[in-house]
Parts: sequence; structure tokens; C-alpha cells
Amino acid sequence: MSALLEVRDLFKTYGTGDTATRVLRGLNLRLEAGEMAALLGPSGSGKSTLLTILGTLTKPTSGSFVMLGNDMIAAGDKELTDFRNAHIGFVFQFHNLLPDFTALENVVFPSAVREGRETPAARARGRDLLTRMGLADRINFPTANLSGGQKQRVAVARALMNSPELVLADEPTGNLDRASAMQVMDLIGQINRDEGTTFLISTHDDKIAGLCQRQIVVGDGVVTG
Ligand SMILES: Nc1ncnc2c1ncn2[C@@H]1O[C@H](COP(=O)(O)OP(=O)(O)OP(=O)(O)O)[C@@H](O)[C@H]1O
Repeated sequence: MSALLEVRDLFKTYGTGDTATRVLRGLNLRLEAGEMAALLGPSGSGKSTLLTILGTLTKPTSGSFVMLGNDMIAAGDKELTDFRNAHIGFVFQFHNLLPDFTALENVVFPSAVREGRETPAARARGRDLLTRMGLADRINFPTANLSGGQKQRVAVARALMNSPELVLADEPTGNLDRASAMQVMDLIGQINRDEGTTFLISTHDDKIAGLCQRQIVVGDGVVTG
């Protein structure tokens, strides 16, 4: 396997002086292309912080970060936005779907942002992804009318829209019952196997982590296991 991304000696401090919170303190991590990895660690250990850095949404205080051969620290805002739209998908605990938009409109949204319009090819991929997520009969439903598990499957489909190499998922099943959580993880596993998409999934749930090939544990600002 080849490295999809590598961070070295990553530090992240929020605030300054007496109120400074030193979250990451020299963290090293390498993710191989095609991995499906769980990100574990106590509450406040910096899992979300690490995901936002890897997602290029936040810059670290210091350290190096290379993804797909690009220096993500040196890159400017415009480059990072374009890179993110092309290569990274996100799934959050609270899915962040547009409630009045249909499932298909939500899924196609990242492509519409990238292309400047909704293309027929994007709509076809959106339909295909929703069908793979078991939502063929919900394609034209406003997402406000879907169940929590269905919304989360729409969010996974949306994250996959632009065929990203990496999907970062921050407690994607944190809000779901066990059966829905397992279904979402099953679908993520299928996409990982079929398309080689790399997944990094933060979770507090050992069962969810056990479904991943690799478990990465964060503590005291570094990877401890
Ligand atoms: N924007 C911010 N400004 C100041 N402090 C922050 C900010 N974001 C996070 N923190 C602090 O950084 C620490 C790590 O937070 P983070 O959300 O990364 O942890 P986590 O491991 O994802 O936690 P959880 O499992 O509870 O979601 C916490 O102490 C948090 O209060």
C-alpha cells in the first residue's frame, strides 16, 4: 500500500496564555490508500481536531502534513478549497443535510458546487449512490422526512459524490441505534472494498471500531496505539 497522507510532529493549541489548550502535541500518523481505520480516544483527546486538520478545515499550529504528494501546510485557501472538494468527503454525527432539499439534491450538492451546476452525470451518480445505500425509494423525499439512519446514509452518499480518495467521519453512528449504526458501517465497508476509498472514522464505540481493519488511539496529544 502507498501513503495517502502523512502528518508528522503535529501540534495544535487553541487560544493563548492562561487559557491555551494544547490539544495535539507532536502527533505522527500515516494513512495508507485503501485503509478503513477507526479513531479512538477519550472525550477531549483531540479526535475532532485531528479530523478537521486532515480535512484541511483547520491548520495545525505546527508540523508537516502531506496528502497525495501535496504539502497541505504551504497551500493557500483557494488551493485547499479545490483540493478538499476534489479529494475529501465528510460525514458528521449530525449529518448537516439541507432539510428542504431532497435526498438526491443533497447528494448532488458537492458536485454542483464543484461544477457550478447540477450535471446529468452527477444526478446519475447520485441516484446510483442512494440506491447502493438502500434508499432507492427515498431519492425524491425531502431529507426532513427521513429517519435518522436514512439521513446518515444520505450523508454517506453525499460524502462519496465527488469520488474522494479519503472520507473523514466524525462519530457518524453516534446518534443512531445499533441496527442503523451497523447498516451504515456495512455500507461504508462495501464502498471501502469496492472503490478503495480510505475511511477514518472517529468513534467511542468499540464494536464500531472493531469493524475497521485498524484502530488508531489518541491520548495526551499523540497516537498511543
Ligand atoms: N475552537 C476551539 N477553541 C478552543 N478549544 C477548543 C476548540 N475546539 C476544541 N477545543 C478543545 O480541544 C480539546 C479537544 O477537542 P476535540 O473536539 O478535538 O476532542 P474529541 O476527542 O473529538 O472529543 P469528543 O470525543 O468529546 O468529541 C477539548 O478540550 C476542547 O475543549
